[in-house]
Amino acid sequence: MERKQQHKAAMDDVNQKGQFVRRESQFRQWISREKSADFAAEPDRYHLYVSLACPWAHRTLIVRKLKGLETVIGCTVVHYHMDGMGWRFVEPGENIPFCTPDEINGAKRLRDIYFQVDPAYDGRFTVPILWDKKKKTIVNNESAEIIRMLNSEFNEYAKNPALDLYPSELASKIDAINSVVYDNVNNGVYKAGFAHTQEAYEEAVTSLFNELEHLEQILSKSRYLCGNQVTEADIRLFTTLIRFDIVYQYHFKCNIRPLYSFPNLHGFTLDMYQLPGVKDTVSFEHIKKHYYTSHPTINPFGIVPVGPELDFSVPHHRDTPFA
Ligand SMILES: N[C@@H](CCC(=O)N[C@@H](CS)C(=O)NCC(=O)O)C(=O)O
Repeated sequence: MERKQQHKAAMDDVNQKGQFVRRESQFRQWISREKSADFAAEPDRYHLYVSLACPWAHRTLIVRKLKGLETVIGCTVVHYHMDGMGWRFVEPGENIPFCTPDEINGAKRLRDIYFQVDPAYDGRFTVPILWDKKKKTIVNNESAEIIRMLNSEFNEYAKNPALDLYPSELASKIDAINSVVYDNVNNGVYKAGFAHTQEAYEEAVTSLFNELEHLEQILSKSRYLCGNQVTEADIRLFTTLIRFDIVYQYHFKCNIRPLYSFPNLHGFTLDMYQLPGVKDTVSFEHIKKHYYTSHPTINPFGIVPVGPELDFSVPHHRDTPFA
């Protein structure tokens, strides 16, 4: 039965200073490679619910792709438009690229899946969701944790088990960079875009661009954030950067400088986009249509800009200087 009360979206979570404060994800269980674990890693047992627009869900799609887990973990993509009731699935016959009806739970909306697991659920109805088809429950809805599980617990079934995106010798370095990138960049663009006061906006946009300057320096010395190998820190930065000039610069007013004016950050974005398989996880159509049509308080007429024309397949030139 569909609940009719109006959906409160994450963008409504602001404090008294008008600052956007993101809520903690509520489902935090872990899949383990141990056969006896409650949530044991098995092929065709787990399923991802994602939006191709969402930078957090995008992390999970990239790790699934790079590890070669597409046939091991299924995936359903929601409609790009988040309306007053949140995310929804397409109807049978509704033709939106990459989207399918929910064949796992037969839900019409993402919120139905949350209520199916917990009728008293009072959190946000967010993507990504990592679903267990065996226990019929949500394992985890926090992308930072989902990508750790996909990286390490499914190696028995992965096509690329040797790829380690969180190697132990780099763990503390990755954690440190993730923390500043999360606060100032990943969540920073939302803090700028969802601010309700001038002060809150300016504070967020200033921290964002200060951090971009810092990352630009790091990427002038190494190909990736933690050296010359790709780690989860790069994936977490990339999903914000690939949306930057297309959406955040306009829609969230992150416009002190365009991202393409930072040579190393821009080159890094091209480099990541061109890693085998990554561009298949990027849908500019979903990204643009989602943001520009889903926040009527920011863009009341839902007009989607035609530009900018940016080509992410041009040579990145980042392999030679750091070889
Ligand atoms: N901390 C979560 C955040 C996920 C999140 O905020 N997803 C957004 C889409 S970009 C969402 O589904 N929002 C639904 C809403 O605002 O109601 C994660 O990283 O997985």
